[in-house]
Amino acid sequence: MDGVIEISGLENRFGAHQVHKGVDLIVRRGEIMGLVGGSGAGKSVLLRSVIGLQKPSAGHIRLLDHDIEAADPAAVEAVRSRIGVLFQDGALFSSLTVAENIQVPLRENLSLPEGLLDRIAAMKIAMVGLAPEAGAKLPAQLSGGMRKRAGLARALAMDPEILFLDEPTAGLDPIGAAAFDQLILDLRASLGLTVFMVTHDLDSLAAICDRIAVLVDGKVRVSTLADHMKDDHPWIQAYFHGPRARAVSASGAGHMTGAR
Ligand SMILES: Nc1ncnc2c1ncn2[C@@H]1O[C@H](COP(=O)(O)OP(=O)(O)OP(=O)(O)O)[C@@H](O)[C@H]1O
Repeated sequence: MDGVIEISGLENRFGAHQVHKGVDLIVRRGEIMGLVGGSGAGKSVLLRSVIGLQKPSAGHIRLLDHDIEAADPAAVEAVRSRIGVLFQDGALFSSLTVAENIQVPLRENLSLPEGLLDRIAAMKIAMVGLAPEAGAKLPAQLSGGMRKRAGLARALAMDPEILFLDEPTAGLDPIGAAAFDQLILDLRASLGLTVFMVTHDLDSLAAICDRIAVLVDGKVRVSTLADHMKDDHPWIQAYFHGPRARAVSASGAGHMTGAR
């Protein structure tokens, strides 16, 4: 199995509070994996553990064939240069233009001439569907949707193999969210990306995820949407059969009926 993220027996605890109680998860190259779970279930802690920002209490994490929890900081940094992360707020530097933001990881990791840096920034801006003029703008001059795309352009700066997305469609209107979903699908198809996405957005889950990891009771249950629909765990039932799920299903917008 071609796992680019392999998590086994992951545990995380803060004092007496055990958030993860043995998480096992394999994300295959080229798939879009969604991660859902209730508030406080441990989605962010899981994401932070996988990208090496948080040392787990126990267990193993392999990212692109490197043991993250055992690696020294330089090795973790090297692996991290092969992934892109879009944090929920975009995490753009407010005093830098969009183009300069995109160039930050390039300057940190590579030594490239200015002209090339400008060309790469322009290419990434086009890739995420922003107009060329966006490159000279400050984040505050952009709409929320454009800021997400700018953050995505920066996440793509180093041609990552895996893209981590933390609630990418939060705060977007339904049309903007659907366009962002389509962009993720297009990028996966054109770049062969693997995508690991924390989301609460049922439309996104239905529209673009190949499999979904549900974080309940400190562990994950990984399955297709159709199979999660049949799971009788109370939280999973409430999530995938609740009023919002029914709305998605009724609208025919996705695959909530399990027809994927
Ligand atoms: N650094 C920390 N110190 C202590 N407790 C923490 C720390 N980080 C996270 N936690 C706790 O771990 C649990 C999981 O937090 P996490 O942020 O991963 O939840 P989440 O699933 O992302 O929730 P949400 O959907 O609300 O963002 C919470 O109870 C949180 O309070």
